[in-house]
Amino acid sequence: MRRFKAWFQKITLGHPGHSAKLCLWMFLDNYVSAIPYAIMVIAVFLLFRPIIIPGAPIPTTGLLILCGALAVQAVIYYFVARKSYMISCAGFAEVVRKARMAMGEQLRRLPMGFYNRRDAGDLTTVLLRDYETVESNNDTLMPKVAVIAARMSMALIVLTVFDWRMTLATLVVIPLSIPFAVVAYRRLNRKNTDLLNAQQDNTARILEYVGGIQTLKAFNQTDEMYRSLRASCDALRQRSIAMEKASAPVGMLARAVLNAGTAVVMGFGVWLMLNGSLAPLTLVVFLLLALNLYNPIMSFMMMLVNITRLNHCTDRINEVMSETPLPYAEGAGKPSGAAICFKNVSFGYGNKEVLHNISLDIPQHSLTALVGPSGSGKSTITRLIARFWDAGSGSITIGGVPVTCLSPDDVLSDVSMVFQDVYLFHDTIEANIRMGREGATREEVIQAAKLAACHDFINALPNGYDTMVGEGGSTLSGGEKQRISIARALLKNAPIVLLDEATASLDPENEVLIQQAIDALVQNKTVIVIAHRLRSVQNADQIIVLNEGHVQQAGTHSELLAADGLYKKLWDEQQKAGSWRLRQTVANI
Ligand SMILES: Nc1ncnc2c1ncn2[C@@H]1O[C@H](COP(=O)(O)OP(=O)(O)OP(=O)(O)O)[C@@H](O)[C@H]1O
Repeated sequence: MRRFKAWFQKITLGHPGHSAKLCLWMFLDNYVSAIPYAIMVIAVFLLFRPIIIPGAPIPTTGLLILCGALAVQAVIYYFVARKSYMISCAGFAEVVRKARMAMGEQLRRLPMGFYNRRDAGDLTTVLLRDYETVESNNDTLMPKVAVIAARMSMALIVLTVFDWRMTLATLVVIPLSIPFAVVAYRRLNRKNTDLLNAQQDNTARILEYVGGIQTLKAFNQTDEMYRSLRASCDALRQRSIAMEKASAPVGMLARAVLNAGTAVVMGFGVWLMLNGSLAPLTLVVFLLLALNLYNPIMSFMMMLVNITRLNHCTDRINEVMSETPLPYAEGAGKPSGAAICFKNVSFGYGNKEVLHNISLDIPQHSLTALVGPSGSGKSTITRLIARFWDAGSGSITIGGVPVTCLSPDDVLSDVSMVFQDVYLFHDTIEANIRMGREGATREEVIQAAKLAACHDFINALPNGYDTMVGEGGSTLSGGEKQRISIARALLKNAPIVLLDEATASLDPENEVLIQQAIDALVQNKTVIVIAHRLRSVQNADQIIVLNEGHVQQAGTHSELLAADGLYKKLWDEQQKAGSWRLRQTVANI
């Protein structure tokens, strides 16, 4: 019973109340609605008695009582059916809506390591298909099970009233069919897992195909990608067929065993009748009603596939919900200021260590530039500051407090970020900028947009600040998106600013404007900027030069140039690249 309770709790996403109530009322509804059939059977029995037993009186009183029972049933049925209908209308949708929101919150709190393990197709499948399956099965499968239980128990009661020996004979085949049902269930479970995995892969391929269509077109690779999408669709079709094929024969055997029950009923009944201990009319009743007992069981067997699916989908949902967000030890107090300190920090994505024993001192209100070759660990350092990940060893403090003692939300409230890849949500421009600070007034949004040099291009759009941005910001240019993300950061006004390639996709004219906006953004802030163009960070308070996850050099621009190390090498290369000409490069190819 405890296991059933735990299972029920699981398949109802921790809200068993709604489904239990629905099942109970559906059970009552079907029970009450089946009463007229039972009354009819008894009435037929009473009416046939005088025909079969000559001289027996017509049971008028009994028939009148049955008429009264039918009238009472009609009244009760109205109230019960109304109530069960109301409950079924409420549906499981509200539970699923709340569960999806909880999943959204959980995904927001999970460390980025989780996203390294689970891809977008996988999570999309959880959010769409798995919740959808749970909702539809709680709305339809559960009530169906209740209906089956009601019909069976009603048939059992009526049959027992007529003859308990014949009832036992009717039931005898049910345990014989169970082993076949168990085998069918196991097979279904296996094949269903394969099918659901194929569906997940198919979703991932579709997302990949649609998301990468521009790149595919640019490289004329649509055929190649289409082939992988088609292979995934083919695999999905094969798994669907395999699932149907795997379970059907065993399920059919179980049904055949149940159908054989009518033969048992007939044989045993005839034997009792010949022995004179069973009235022919009772045998007729059993022959007519035995199938009413078997049909619900057969329907239940047909539902096994939905049960395995429900199980699988709730397991997948629970797997994500039971992932632990980054822990934090409370009680270390609030950061005093916005100085950042790394002490002997090492970190790896999975087993691959990419930062080795890093120590950094980033004073409050200073500008620190991270430079170094591609893959040297610049972005990783900013991700550790924002606590997207936790360091493997060593400590990182903000304002003297270890980040592991701050909740990820607290860390993020102190940090503004301008990413390399700006993501805008499918909402208005104003709402996208307001993401920097919920509750900011329109004037504040406009002020931030002006500082980030967005105001003019936003005003030129058909609906100004109310213009909808396509998903991912697809209707705006790279430079426009980047300026909007700077406006967001300006609005947030956090004491720490992380700039990652902030000016990478801007034309020279905009770069000047943006540089002014960034100057406004970083005033009195602790700023860490990743820049590939060393020219833009010449005036930084300190420049950290990273190489293969090590701090190779640190100092001001002039100190590093004088030191004649990696920084000087990078600087000289960039100076040379300044005189780079496209024509020259093309000629060299
Ligand atoms: N999510 C990730 N999972 C696994 N490895 C990663 C991940 N992100 C980065 N890496 C690896 O970590 C190393 C450092 O990457 P990082 O992005 O910090 O370098 P970077 O200096 O910012 O590079 P770039 O200048 O090209 O942006 C690289 O070897 C990279 O392949």
